Amino acid sequence: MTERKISGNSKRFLSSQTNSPKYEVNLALVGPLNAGKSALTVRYMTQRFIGDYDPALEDTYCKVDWVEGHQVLVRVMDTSDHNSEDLFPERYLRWADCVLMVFSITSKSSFSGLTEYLDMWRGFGVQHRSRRASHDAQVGGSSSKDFRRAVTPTLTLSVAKAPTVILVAAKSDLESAREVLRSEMEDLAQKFQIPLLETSSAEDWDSVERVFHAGIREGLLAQDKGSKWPGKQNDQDKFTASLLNALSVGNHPDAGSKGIAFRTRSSERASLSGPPSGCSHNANNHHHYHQTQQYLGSPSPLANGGHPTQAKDFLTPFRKDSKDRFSRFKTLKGIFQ
Ligand SMILES: Nc1nc2c(ncn2[C@@H]2O[C@H](COP(=O)(O)OP(=O)(O)OP(=O)(O)O)[C@@H](O)[C@H]2O)c(=O)[nH]1
Repeated sequence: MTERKISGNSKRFLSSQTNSPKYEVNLALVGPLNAGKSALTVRYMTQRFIGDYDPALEDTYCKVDWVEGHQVLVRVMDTSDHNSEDLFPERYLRWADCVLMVFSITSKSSFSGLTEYLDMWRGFGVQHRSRRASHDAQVGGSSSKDFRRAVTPTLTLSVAKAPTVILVAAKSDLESAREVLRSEMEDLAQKFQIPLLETSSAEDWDSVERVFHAGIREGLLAQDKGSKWPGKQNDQDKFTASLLNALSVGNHPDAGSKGIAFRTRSSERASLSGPPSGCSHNANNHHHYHQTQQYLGSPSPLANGGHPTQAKDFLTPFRKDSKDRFSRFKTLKGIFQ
């Protein structure tokens, strides 16, 4: 394996590694402002928590991880929808195998926004299955009716299938500031029949890993080529989050008794041995990927006298602040506000 610098930025490399993982999966983190998406992404990529992030940053990162004894190339899109004037996140619907829908347990308003979003999501699933159901979804009486009406035709035309969804309750270390009751979270997960996981990027690496491994498994199972994933051989083991084909939270074989709707199995530690093949570019999506290795090679983000470092000093993702690759896509503004 060799690394090749591809720009003046020493953090960007092209990998010419030849042994690419057999499995590949795309995960997108979406959710309200300040929910903790960037913290989760960085924690997963680096096992480090950074206290402050540039909210304008949006990019896709990748690493090779081990899940149930299998090497998986994981791409993670940390979305940022602050400045968009459009409504629908087509870019990750097209791209993601699984969406991690993140909210903060310390923000009731962020949690409330998710309900409307999930309504839309379910509308999409129905839409995908039948035009009649789509019509029903559009005329259904709810506050998101107009929104559905606006986005559904786009979905029909452009998205082949819905990614699976996992609900992620972030900042679980801030229990004293909790505004979202566990029962509310569980009710939402139950209503939409999606898995729910609680996590703390700040204090609990294992919970972060559980979230991503759940996403990886769900995403792989959701792929058309997912039949290759060994986990799919055992239906009981398949805790699918698909809105089209979901298990109820309570019936899940891994269901926990309280707080968290299910847990993943004990998982292998992330493989951090080198940059994976396929991280440097993606011909279909024109994303620039970052490698685990580059983060490990960087100074600790907390090395600055123990103070949190701006993520932008640590990560150098492709920015979405220009009218370039994302300008034609519709995003989430208005849903979470
Ligand atoms: N205590 C604690 N704080 C967290 C945790 N995760 C994130 N934060 C803090 O919450 C704030 C928002 O976190 P971000 O990761 O930037 O949230 P985001 O969803 O990416 O926000 P946007 O990019 O603005 O959409 C930051 O100040 C983080 O330090 C966590 O697990 N525990």
